[in-house]
Formats: sequence, structure tokens, C-alpha cells
Amino acid sequence: MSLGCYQTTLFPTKGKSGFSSWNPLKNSQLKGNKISGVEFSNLHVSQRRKGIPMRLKSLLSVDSAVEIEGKEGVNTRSKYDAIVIGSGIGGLVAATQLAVKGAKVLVLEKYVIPGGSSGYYQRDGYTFDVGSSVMFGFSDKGNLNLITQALAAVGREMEVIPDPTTVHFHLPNNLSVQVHREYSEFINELISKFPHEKEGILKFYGECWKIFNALNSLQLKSLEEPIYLFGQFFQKPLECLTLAYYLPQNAGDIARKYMKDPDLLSFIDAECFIVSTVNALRTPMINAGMVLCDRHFGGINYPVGGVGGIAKSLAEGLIDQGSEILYKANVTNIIIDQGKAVGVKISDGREFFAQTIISNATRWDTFGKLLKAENLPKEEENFQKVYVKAPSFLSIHMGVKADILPPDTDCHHFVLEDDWARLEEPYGSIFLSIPTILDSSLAPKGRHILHIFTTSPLEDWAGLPPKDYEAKKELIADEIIGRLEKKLFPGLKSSIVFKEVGTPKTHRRYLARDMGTYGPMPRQIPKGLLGMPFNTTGISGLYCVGDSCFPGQGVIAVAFSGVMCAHRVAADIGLEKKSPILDAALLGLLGWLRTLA
Ligand SMILES: NC(=O)c1ccc[n+]([C@@H]2O[C@H](COP(=O)([O-])OP(=O)(O)OC[C@H]3O[C@@H](n4cnc5c(N)ncnc54)[C@H](O)[C@@H]3O)[C@@H](O)[C@H]2O)c1
Ligand SMILES: CC(C)=CCC/C(C)=C/C=C/C(C)=C/C=C/C(C)=C/C=C/C=C(C)/C=C/C=C(C)/C=C/C=C(\C)CCC=C(C)C
Repeated sequence: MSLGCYQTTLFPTKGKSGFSSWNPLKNSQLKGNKISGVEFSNLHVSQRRKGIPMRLKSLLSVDSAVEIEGKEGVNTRSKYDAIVIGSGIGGLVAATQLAVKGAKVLVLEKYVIPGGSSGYYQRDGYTFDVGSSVMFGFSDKGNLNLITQALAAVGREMEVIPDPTTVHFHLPNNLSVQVHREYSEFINELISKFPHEKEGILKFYGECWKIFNALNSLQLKSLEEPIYLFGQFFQKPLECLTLAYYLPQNAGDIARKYMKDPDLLSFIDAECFIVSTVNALRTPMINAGMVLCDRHFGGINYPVGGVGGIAKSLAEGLIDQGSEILYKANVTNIIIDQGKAVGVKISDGREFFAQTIISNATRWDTFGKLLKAENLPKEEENFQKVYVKAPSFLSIHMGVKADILPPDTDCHHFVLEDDWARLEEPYGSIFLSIPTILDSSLAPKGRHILHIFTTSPLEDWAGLPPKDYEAKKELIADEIIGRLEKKLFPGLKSSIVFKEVGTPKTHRRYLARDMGTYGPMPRQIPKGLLGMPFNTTGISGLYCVGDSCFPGQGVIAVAFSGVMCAHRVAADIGLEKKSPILDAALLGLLGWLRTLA
């Protein structure tokens, strides 16, 4: 196969890339084969293989997979142990964990850099986080610092800046609550707002700590792998039973056992909404326990240089382990042979084969686009009955003059001005992150970054002619900024020096997520986490990872899903212990439990 045929994909040009407003290559950042200092030859392979020039090795390594298939047929075409579709944090954690266990992994990413929703883009001297800047799991202690652990597994460490306040809530009836890093400071502040509910507050958050402490005592691996699971039950029976007890419960029910004040219950709704996009009655108690305590135990920590550095470091670590990432590789099909997933096809026609296929695309994309919808396995039908796509977001990335922010402004804010009923409505509540409060290197001197986002359904933006679409973006962004100007920063509009607005269509396009969705949310009141599928699927050899798998949305949640997925896949390809009889029993039991949700 001629090497020349890949030259155009190795050196993408601005014109050919086809990306517009959220393209990190925009504004002359594409220099040779570097994006912002990171090498991005179309295919990265291990620097450790010596003898052949780097780029040539890249090409050979991919070509050989195809060549082997062409010459020798199905038996030898499985070059890789696993192919991972997508390089979101879920996909990268699964890939790196497998690579350190000795697997040969190929990650195929549609975009030009890794990270997906946890990626970054640069403009005019600003480095913007694409998604959330609130990082759980990034501390140096406990068992739940999954981001720190994922990086360490591939020999990477990032400097982080501790955030003194997870979020500053600005809520109806002038309720203002700062979630301080110190638990006692937070709880005292909350009790000072609701002194008559002191006992209830202590009991509710006390139950959250019970869950957190149980989670934090376990070695986290795949809950679909019986040897590990029974081992944990044997070593930590009380902790496992605690978790099993809370597995089918929701935070709102437990809050209602202890609290009566409607404003306080609405506050608990807001606490849950920022991590689950639904109210407390629909938020699994295990997830609430995890996030409402980790922010005080390990704290929220921001990586120096921006959230995008996490994915970049994982991708580099993966390559160090001898595995590979191919960018601009849009997977269009999962190839099924005799009922088993054996490979994938990408949009330029190339096919890659592996023992296992792991999809970091959402379950809706995996089973609606990459596989034909008529092949929907029963488990996926059930998933789609219990969960719907959460709405997407309208995001505004801005650069502002620094003097507009009062001294001691917190990094993260959540604003819902007058009416609790608007919490879950589109455009009802506003999330605001100002990461330059923690890391000033993200913006030019004398400037701050404001990243504003609010829920917004794709339907609001569909079918508009370009002029109307642009006008609507400006109009809605102006309203949202006006609300922040009124509530937090008088004069905000006149301090703006840079502004870029992304809609649900932008999310759909650049993050390749069906309807630009933020992730799954329960259709009705769920039974806690019981209905959430793990990583195996109804198709042999095919696994899912990311936020449409247990335990759901959130960067730390998808990191856990990556750890679980890698463990299950490693057992299936012989890199970890496995018992086929116990497997069949546990997977059957879990499948049955899900039908109860
Ligand atoms: N505004 C925010 O704060 C925000 C927004 C969205 C998501 N997030 C967080 O990120 C989490 C999602 O992480 P994740 O790992 O599940 O997924 P992800 O969406 O971050 O990453 C998936 C990756 O797969 C790639 N991909 C999808 N389909 C592909 C295909 N067919 N071929 C090749 N590549 C493909 C995408 O380009 C993307 O890089 C969310 O739960 C949420 O917590 C935050
Ligand atoms: C199986 C059976 C039957 C039994 C068993 C029992 C057991 C053992 C169990 C166990 C379990 C476990 C281990 C579990 C685990 C879990 C976990 C880890 C979880 C986690 C979670 C997490 C989460 C959810 C997170 C989330 C987060 C988020 C979403 C975030 C977001 C953020 C944002 C949006 C930002 C905001 C902003 C502003 C405010 C500005």
C-alpha cells in the first residue's frame, strides 16, 4: 500500500479541516504538525520503537493492520487487543488502563486533539476549557482521586491549584451559599441560613459521608467482574452492604426524611442539579454522596494550564506505553462478524480490527449510528426506556477586563435569580466559571476568562437560516450576560473584549454527541443507579465507556467508567483473572436487577 495516499491526512490544513468556530486550529495556531506546542501527527505511536523514522513508523503500523487482513484473512487481522472509539476522558482512561496491563490499544478520535468535552481551544491568547472547569478526583489522597490515579498509571502528574470554594450559589429569596473547601465552614454557613433545620442538615450530609467513606475504602474496579466483586465483599462487607443499600435510592427522598423547609429542599435540588442536570428526587444517592463529600475530602483542584492538559497527558502516556492514537478518524461503523464486534470502519474507508471494541461515543450514537438501529439489543432498549438525553448547553466563552471582578470573587458560580421553578427549565439557571481566578496564565495580562453556560435544547436551534441562527445566538447570549451583569458584575457588558457563543449544534458537531446531549438523565424517578448499564453490551466483543454508562455524567464518573471497562475487557482478553461460570451468573444477575429499575 502506498504511503503517499495518507499524506493529506497527516498534514491537515486549515482549509481542509472543515472546522469553523470551535476549531483549536483557528487563528494561525496550526504550525507544521503542532497544535499549541503539542505534536499531532495524524497517528501517534510509541517513541520507544527504534530504527524507523517516527512518521514512517506511524504509517506502517496502521497499514500493517490492513495489509495483514488483506493477505491472510480473518485469523490474523486482529492486530490490536482493543480499539477505543473516541478520546474523551472515559475513552482515554479505558485505553491507558488497558495499555498499562499490557494490551495493545488503538484510539480513534474524530477531532484533531484529545479530550472531547474535557478538551480545550485557544483564541487571541486565551485558553478556554470546552466543558466544565470543576474537577473532582484530582487530589493526592484516598481511593477516589481517579484523575490523579489515571495520570499516575502512565507516569504523568499535573500541578494543580486548590480551589477554596467549589461553587458560590446565588439563589431565589436572596439565598447566597458558598460551598467552602473546609466542610465545617460550609456546613456552618448552611446552618446559619437555616438554623431551624440544623439537625436535618447534619443528618443528610452525614448520610452522604457514610457513602463517601464506604466508596473511599474500596479498591475501585469493575462491578461486572465477580472475582473482584466477591473479593471486595469479603474484605469490606459493611462498606459493600452500605453501597448496595444506597444503590437503588435517590438523594431527594433521603433529604425529605430529614428536612422540611421548602427553600432548603430546593437548595438540595440545586446542589444535585449542578452535577446531574436533574433535581434531587432524580439524582442517585451514591452520586450525590460522592460529589457532595469529595469536594471537601480531596477538594476541587484545577490543573495548571487548563483542563485540556489532562487529556493531552493521558494521550502522551498512552503513546509511551506503546499504544496509538489516530486523530481525524471518524468511525462510521462497527464491524460485526458472526454476532461479534471485530473491527471498525472510518469515514475515509479504512478498516481496523481488534479483539475488542470499546465505544466512548454515547450509547445513543453507538447503537443508533455506529450500529444499525434495527440491531438494538434488548438491554439497550431498556436503557432507552429508563434514560433520555439530557438537554444540551448554550456556552459563552468571554475575555473581560480584569477590573470588572470585585476582589475575592469566587471561581465558580451558579445563578438562579427569582423562581425555584425555573431550576430545570432551559436558560433558567446559569453556570459561570472564571478559571483565571485560579490560573491567570490562561488569559492575556489584565484579562479574565468567563465561561458561562446554561441548558438549551437542540430543537431551539434547528432549521434556522444562518443569519437568524447568528442573530439568535447574539440575542440569547446578550440576555444571559445581562442577567449576570444585574446579579453579579455591574458594567459587565462594557468590559467584554472577546466573546464566542456555542449552541447545542456546536456541541453536536464538535463533541459528536447525539443532539449535543450533556449525557443521560432518567425519564422518570429512577431507582438510584440500579438501571444504569455498566460496560458490557448485548454484543459480544463490544463495550461502552463514558457518561451513558454507570455511574453517569461527570469527568470523575467517566474516569471510573474507564477503570471499570478496562478491568472487564482485560479479564475477557486474558490479562486479568476470570471465571466464565461466575461471569455468567453475575452478568445475568446484574441484567435482571436493571430490569427492576
Ligand atoms: N459543559 C460541561 O461542563 C460539559 C459538557 C459536556 C460534557 N462534560 C463532561 O464530560 C463527560 C463526558 O465524557 P465522555 O468521556 O463520556 O465523552 P466525551 O463526549 O467527552 O468524549 C467522547 C469523544 O469521542 C469522540 N467521538 C465520538 N464519536 C466518535 C466517532 N464516531 N469516531 C471517532 N471519535 C468519536 C468525540 O469526538 C469525543 O472526543 C460528561 O459526562 C460531562 O461530565 C462537561
Ligand atoms: C453490584 C451489586 C449488586 C452490588 C455491589 C455493591 C457495591 C460494591 C457497589 C459499589 C458501587 C460503587 C463503587 C460506586 C461508585 C460510584 C462512583 C465512583 C460515582 C461517582 C460519581 C461522580 C459523579 C456523579 C460526578 C459528577 C460531577 C459532575 C457532573 C460535575 C459537573 C460539574 C459542573 C457541571 C460544573 C458546575 C459548574 C459551575 C457551578 C460553574
